[in-house]
Amino acid sequence: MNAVQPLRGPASTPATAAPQSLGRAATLALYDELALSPKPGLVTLSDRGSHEDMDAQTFMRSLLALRGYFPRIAELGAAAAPFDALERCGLEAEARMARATGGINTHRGAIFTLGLLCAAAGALGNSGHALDASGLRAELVERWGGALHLRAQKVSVLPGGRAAWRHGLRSASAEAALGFPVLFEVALPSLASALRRGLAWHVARLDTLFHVIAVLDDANLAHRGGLEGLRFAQAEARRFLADGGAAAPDGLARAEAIGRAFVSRRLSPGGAADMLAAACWMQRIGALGVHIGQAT
Ligand SMILES: CC(C)(COP(=O)(O)OP(=O)(O)OC[C@H]1O[C@@H](n2cnc3c(N)ncnc32)[C@H](O[C@H]2O[C@H](COP(=O)(O)OP(=O)(O)OP(=O)(O)O)[C@@H](O)[C@H]2O)[C@@H]1O)[C@@H](O)C(=O)NCCC(=O)NCCS
Ligand SMILES: Nc1ncnc2[nH]cnc12
Repeated sequence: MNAVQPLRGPASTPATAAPQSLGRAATLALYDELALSPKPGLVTLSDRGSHEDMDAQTFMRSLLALRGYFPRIAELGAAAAPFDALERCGLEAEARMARATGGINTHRGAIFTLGLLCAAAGALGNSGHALDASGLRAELVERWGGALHLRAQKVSVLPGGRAAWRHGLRSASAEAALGFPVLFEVALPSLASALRRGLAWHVARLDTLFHVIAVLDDANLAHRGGLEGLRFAQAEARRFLADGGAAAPDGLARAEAIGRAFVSRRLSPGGAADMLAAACWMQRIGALGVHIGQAT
């Protein structure tokens, strides 16, 4: 047993919406995602998955460069900033990431998704409401849903956005405009259920990741493998879950085998990884509704 790995998950902090704690939880949640292994096609602390241009060091550099961004965008949310201000803050963070990684896209999706969630949490906390999942989702959609809908209709020049457009999929912006349905309706219930069943933190995260891969229109999978690659990954994830998921006795071995199949096809579910990080953030800020005792 790893002495530094929490047994059943990080103890959720009492829901405090101070921008500093929301931001710190976001950085830790990105680490929760990076440190999970095995993780099909994705970069972990010890392997590059389907990526030639990045490894754990690239991710750590990016993660450290983004430390100040999450508290900043939570503050903007608390100050009821318009979408334009969030967008500028997000673009600055993308530039910081690019400087830290030499232009490699490690966290563009997370800057967007976790950034919006931090802003929504800042706003919710400032209005005196409890930080719970349904409140966060409502706050996001009410405040910035309109702007996100307009954004989702624009043609993107970025690889994920272009792949989503080409194949008629729900892009990252469209997912956000709908209030992140896969995060709130799939990832959070999966993580909460896994933790309530007492699964170890890494098993709970792995199970959640597969639940997300099974249903998300992951633009990275579509960009790298076309519609066929996306459907292949989703079918593999559904089969994994039908066979007992991560908690089955051979769960980790099957996840590794799926990882090999992803790598041989250059598939990488980057959008699903971001949803997992967002679910870990919810647990860390106490919005998941699962209160675990002090982590070991
Ligand atoms: C809105 C933006 C996020 C732009 O998005 P767009 O869709 O136009 O294009 P991409 O940036 O290419 O894709 C979006 C990224 O979001 C993640 N993602 C993918 N599918 C989904 C989904 N269905 N729902 C939610 N999120 C999704 C994903 O990010 C992760 O993967 C990236 C790594 O991928 P990788 O394949 O290694 O690298 P690439 O360089 O892309 O390609 P290759 O190397 O394969 O050639 C990594 O970023 C992960 O985090 C998608 O990449 C946004 O850019 C935007 O508008 N920004 C402006 C700031 C802003 O407005 N912010 C608002 C307030 S926060
Ligand atoms: N661990 C990871 N590996 C590759 N792409 C990612 N996008 C987000 N997290 C990732």
